Amino acid sequence: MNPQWNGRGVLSGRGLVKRYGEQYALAGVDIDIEAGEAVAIVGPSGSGKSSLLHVLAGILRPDSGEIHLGDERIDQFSEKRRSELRRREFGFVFQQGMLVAELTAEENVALPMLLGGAGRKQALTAAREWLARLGLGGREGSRPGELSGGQAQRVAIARALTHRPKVIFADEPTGALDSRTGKDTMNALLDAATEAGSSVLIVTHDRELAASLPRAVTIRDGRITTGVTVG
Ligand SMILES: Nc1ncnc2c1ncn2[C@@H]1O[C@H](COP(=O)(O)OP(=O)(O)OP(=O)(O)O)[C@@H](O)[C@H]1O
Repeated sequence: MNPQWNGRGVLSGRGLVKRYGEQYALAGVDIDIEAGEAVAIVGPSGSGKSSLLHVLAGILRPDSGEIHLGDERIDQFSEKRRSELRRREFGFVFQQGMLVAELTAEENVALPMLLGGAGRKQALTAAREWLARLGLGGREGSRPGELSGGQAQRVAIARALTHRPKVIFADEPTGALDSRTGKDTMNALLDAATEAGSSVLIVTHDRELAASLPRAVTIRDGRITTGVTVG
């Protein structure tokens, strides 16, 4: 085992391989995400960015390699345990907020806490606090269809953060927004993650956005080619 393994990162992957038939989506990736750190994953289309995010988040199981969350090796968890882990320890933000259209903003944000067993009052109070932090005080009762794209994405960010996850996984979180709204939304995500003490892993095509983060990792043909500190 790698001597640097223990305590290296809050989330660590070693030798990660993911294949689709003959196609290697990940061809042996090592990565460490430190506690509270924000990391961009960049690279051309089809290079393996989403596969890496999905494997690290326990959505996809790697064909080989290891994933550790703190002291726990999570890649060998059963489907049920991985699903619990995702709900308890991780938060997710996708390109489209994937909010529940029939629920209000605060109900959407409270949902993961309710599913995790929190009481309704506690969950709604936390939801309102996070919405206010994200500049959406007063919009608690709005349904997703009544919000702008940027506002809806802030609701999705609040939803990902309410339970103060160890790691937020964001797949092209600003991809559907214009560049100004995208920048504001990204800053809101980073500020809120800092507030929650969460690490953030952001998959993006946007090089400018990646360069604004403390660390950007480039992936090509399923391999990490650079992991330089850019700021
Ligand atoms: N479900 C799947 N079935 C077959 N091949 C897949 C599947 N998912 C991904 N791949 C292949 O694995 C490789 C990596 O895909 P991945 O989606 O991880 O790349 P990406 O960098 O996120 O791409 P993009 O930026 O276009 O979203 C690609 O060659 C892709 O065609």
